[in-house]
Amino acid sequence: MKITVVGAGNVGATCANCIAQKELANEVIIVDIKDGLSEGKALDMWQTAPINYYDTRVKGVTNDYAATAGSEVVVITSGLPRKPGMSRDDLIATNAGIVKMVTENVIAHSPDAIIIIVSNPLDVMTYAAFLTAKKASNKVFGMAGVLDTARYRAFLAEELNVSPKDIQALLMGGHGDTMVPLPRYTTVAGIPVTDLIEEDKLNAIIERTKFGGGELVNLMGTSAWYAPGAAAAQMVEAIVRDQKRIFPVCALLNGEYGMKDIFLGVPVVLGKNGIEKVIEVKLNKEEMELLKGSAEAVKSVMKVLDGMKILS
Ligand SMILES: NC(=O)C1=CN([C@@H]2O[C@H](COP(=O)(O)OP(=O)(O)OC[C@H]3O[C@@H](n4cnc5c(N)ncnc54)[C@H](O)[C@@H]3O)[C@@H](O)[C@H]2O)C=CC1
Ligand SMILES: O=C([O-])CC(=O)C(=O)O
Repeated sequence: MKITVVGAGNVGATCANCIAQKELANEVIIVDIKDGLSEGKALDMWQTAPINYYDTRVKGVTNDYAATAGSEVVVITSGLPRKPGMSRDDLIATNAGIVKMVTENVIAHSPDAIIIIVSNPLDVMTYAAFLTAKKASNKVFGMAGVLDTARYRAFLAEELNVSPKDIQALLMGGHGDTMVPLPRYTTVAGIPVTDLIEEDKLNAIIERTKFGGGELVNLMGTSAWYAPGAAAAQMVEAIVRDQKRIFPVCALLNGEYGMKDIFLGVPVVLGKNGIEKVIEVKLNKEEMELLKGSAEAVKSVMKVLDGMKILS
């Protein structure tokens, strides 16, 4: 079992480290374009194996996709992160070309790989990778919902002073400020969250979640990596261990939720075949309106991508 992570930056290195520590593969290959960066980070990581007690061999390469050949899962994190004052959508001009080129290289050497996109703007970069890879949509999808729900769950755990392990939640829509946390599908050890928290406090947590990425960008001058890297690794785990986990994943819709030809965050079953099922939960009118609004925001960025004409 070989897993590749493209991008040896903050998110890619964190993701590779989580994959190695969980021993999800015999070998993890990290690829970057910066000479020496992936080799250095992989070597440093590998030197934690005797301390953290794992066998997964971590190797770094510079632009050498032959070394990634036969990967079963590939996580693509390459691309610019945003800086304070930017939106994720502002990254499209640089990241679309990077994601396209990287996907072509990945597919050339690992035609059967399941591809998880992390680069932003997430929903549209996943669409770009899907069009480039020309693979079935159960094998090309994006990571955002696992991260966004983790933020929502962490904020709730803090407010309620309970274990984050006991917070179950669903969040749908695009990976932007229009994302849709769903209180009606949020429970604390089976108890509806609305029984445990005042409405204004819950609304404040929902707002904080929607802007959770931006909060970290403002604090650090670049975007987050610990939770994003761990979230992508959790998706890899569900696939390689065939766990059939239900996660919100950026998936191609084919009529579900009344939408087509758009990648959007929806709950799916994740197992060895990638997305094994898109789950259609019942949404009330207000929730459906919010989801449609989020889809409209994603569509406007898809139009920018189409206008760039880099995929034809
Ligand atoms: N989907 C999500 O929830 C999240 C997405 N992100 C996104 O992930 C991406 C990476 O973020 P960071 O790791 O913080 O950035 P970073 O700047 O630390 O790392 C990006 C790496 O990509 C490499 N790279 C650029 N072009 C490449 C190419 N053609 N081939 C291989 N490597 C290439 C760079 O050399 C750099 O090392 C950004 O676009 C960011 O917005 C970040 C956090 C969460
Ligand atoms: O906020 C960003 O630019 C990075 C990201 O997607 C996140 O942390 O949610």
